[in-house]
Amino acid sequence: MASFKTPALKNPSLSLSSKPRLPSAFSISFRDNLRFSRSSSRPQRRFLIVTASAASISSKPTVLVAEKLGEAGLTLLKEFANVDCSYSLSPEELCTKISLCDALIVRSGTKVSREVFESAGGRLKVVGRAGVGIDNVDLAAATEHGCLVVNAPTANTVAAAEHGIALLAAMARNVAQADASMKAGKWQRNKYVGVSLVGKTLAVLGFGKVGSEVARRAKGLGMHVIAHDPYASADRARAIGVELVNFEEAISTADFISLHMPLTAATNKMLNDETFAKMKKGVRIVNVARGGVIDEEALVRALDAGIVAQAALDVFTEEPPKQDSKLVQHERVTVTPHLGASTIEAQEGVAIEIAEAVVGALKGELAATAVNAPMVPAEVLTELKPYVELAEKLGRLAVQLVAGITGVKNVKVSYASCRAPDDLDTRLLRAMITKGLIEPISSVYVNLVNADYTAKQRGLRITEERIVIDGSSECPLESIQVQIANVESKFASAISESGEIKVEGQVKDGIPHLTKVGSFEVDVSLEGSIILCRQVDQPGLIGKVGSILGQENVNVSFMSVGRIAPRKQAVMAIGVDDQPSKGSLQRIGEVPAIEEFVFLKL
Ligand SMILES: NC(=O)c1ccc[n+]([C@@H]2O[C@H](COP(=O)([O-])OP(=O)(O)OC[C@H]3O[C@@H](n4cnc5c(N)ncnc54)[C@H](O)[C@@H]3O)[C@@H](O)[C@H]2O)c1
Ligand SMILES: O=C(O)[C@H](O)COP(=O)(O)O
Repeated sequence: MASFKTPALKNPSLSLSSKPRLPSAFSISFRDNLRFSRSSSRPQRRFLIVTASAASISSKPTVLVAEKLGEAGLTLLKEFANVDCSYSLSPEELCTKISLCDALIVRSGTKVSREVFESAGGRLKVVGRAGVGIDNVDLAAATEHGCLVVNAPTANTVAAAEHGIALLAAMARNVAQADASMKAGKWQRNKYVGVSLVGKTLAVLGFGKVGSEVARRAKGLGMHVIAHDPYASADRARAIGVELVNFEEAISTADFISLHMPLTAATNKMLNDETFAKMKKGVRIVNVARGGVIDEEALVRALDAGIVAQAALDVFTEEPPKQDSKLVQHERVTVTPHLGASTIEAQEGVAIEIAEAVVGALKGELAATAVNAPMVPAEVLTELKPYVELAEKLGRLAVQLVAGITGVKNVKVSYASCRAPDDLDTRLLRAMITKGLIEPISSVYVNLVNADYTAKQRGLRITEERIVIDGSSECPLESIQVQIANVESKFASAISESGEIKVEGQVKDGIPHLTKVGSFEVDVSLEGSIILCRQVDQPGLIGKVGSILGQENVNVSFMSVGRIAPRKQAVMAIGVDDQPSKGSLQRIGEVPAIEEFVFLKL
């Protein structure tokens, strides 16, 4: 294989989206910073993730903060965006405002419904939930609209756990009731005899971040702690000294139950008439998770029947609950108005955590706290960055090789890697291949959030194959191959022996290269655009094509010829910085030795 390369002369800022629209949170762009080092004339290339949508095109992006956020978070946001703090918006007002916003930040008090995403008109790129629970955000609608949802999953964990323990102790010792009684002028020492915590069994339902912190603290109070969580790690439980048990055992043996699971379809009304009936008579329940995990009417019945001795609740199905709520007014129920996360420290932490996540997402960085997109750890992201670019460009090339654009249905992606399949997370790569495949042939904007959804909608079936090869596992991938089955190609040489359009690429020195087209090996860096020619290999041809391009001042960045045998058929891949005119392309096609050619935009 013959190949020569010339350094690119320009310094273009390439957006991977060819569409004249604002890049979204996941529109990763790469900016070339060409520097010629003393030792080599080879351009040094640095990859940047280009700054945000609106920011890179017009002024700053706009972030709507719809609920009170800590000052430190607001300061961070203001450094990057126009910040509109509009608290207490009605649903209608939110829908009206949202079309002018690139990001929205809420706590648990704002419903981010499907109507909100529909009203956004495509501008809303990220919803930041300043807290953990995302049950107030319509995730399906967000995903369909390609809107990233990020949360702040860690900053309020301790606050919630401390509040859980506070409620547990306050309930056991009737603190709230005794306080109200004294303030009413009474001194009722016999009425408010409590129960002890030490030696009692506490069942933690939902052994995640908050649940395990509650467990740790309850152990410190001398309680016997068991936990139920179908997804919890046994190692973590063992480390804290907690026994993981099934749901039935947890609820039937506990003296105290503390709830710490998210509100989902599966956990909705998890505590109901049936489950209360299985509990130990006199059980005491703490809920700092979500009101909806308890059937509140059933809880009132269980309290009245004496099954549940007491409850301490921070969260309610409807917030705020109705003033005459039987549950809130119940004498043996202690209530707080969703205060779990409300400490000065937690609110400061949450505000910073969410502001960083939102700004990062607006900058086009992949968010570590994404709720509706694969979470790719930072170190994996850094490692995969050049492969992300390679993946999108291969998808973009492959689809442009298809003759007619409607038939693309079956795409196979093969990843050749020295790493074990479990050691290579390909979700990000698959999303970028999908982006590359779909964007050139549609008006749909694809990002990591909606890639799988969009592929499914369009009936595009992407299968993935891992090929484990020998070598050092230091580099995550040797090559990526994209094949499109059951289609014809406008460049017949792109069809492999097995009948599919096939393109393959590798990352070399951090730069994505096209290394195979059909059965032909080439080597051209994936920058600018590419001309593929099939010709009969002969002297002088490279010069002829080069001079046609040179006459038009089109800079050739890379050129490579892959051939079957000397002076037999060959495929020449030419990387060009600028798009040649139709006339130049026609003249290339008229060179007698050239049998077919295609111009492909990256
Ligand atoms: N009251 C507050 O102000 C406040 C503050 C923080 C968190 N929260 C709520 O507390 C809950 C837990 O938060 P977290 O940060 O610990 O979340 P987390 O994701 O770390 O933990 C949730 C755990 O629940 C488990 N779970 C899921 N389904 C379950 C089921 N059917 N049965 C048992 N366990 C199940 C999960 O496996 C996970 O381990 C959330 O609902 C969150 O919204 C409330
Ligand atoms: O899920 C959470 O993080 C808590 O419920 C806190 O909600 P808040 O931000 O509305 O206090």
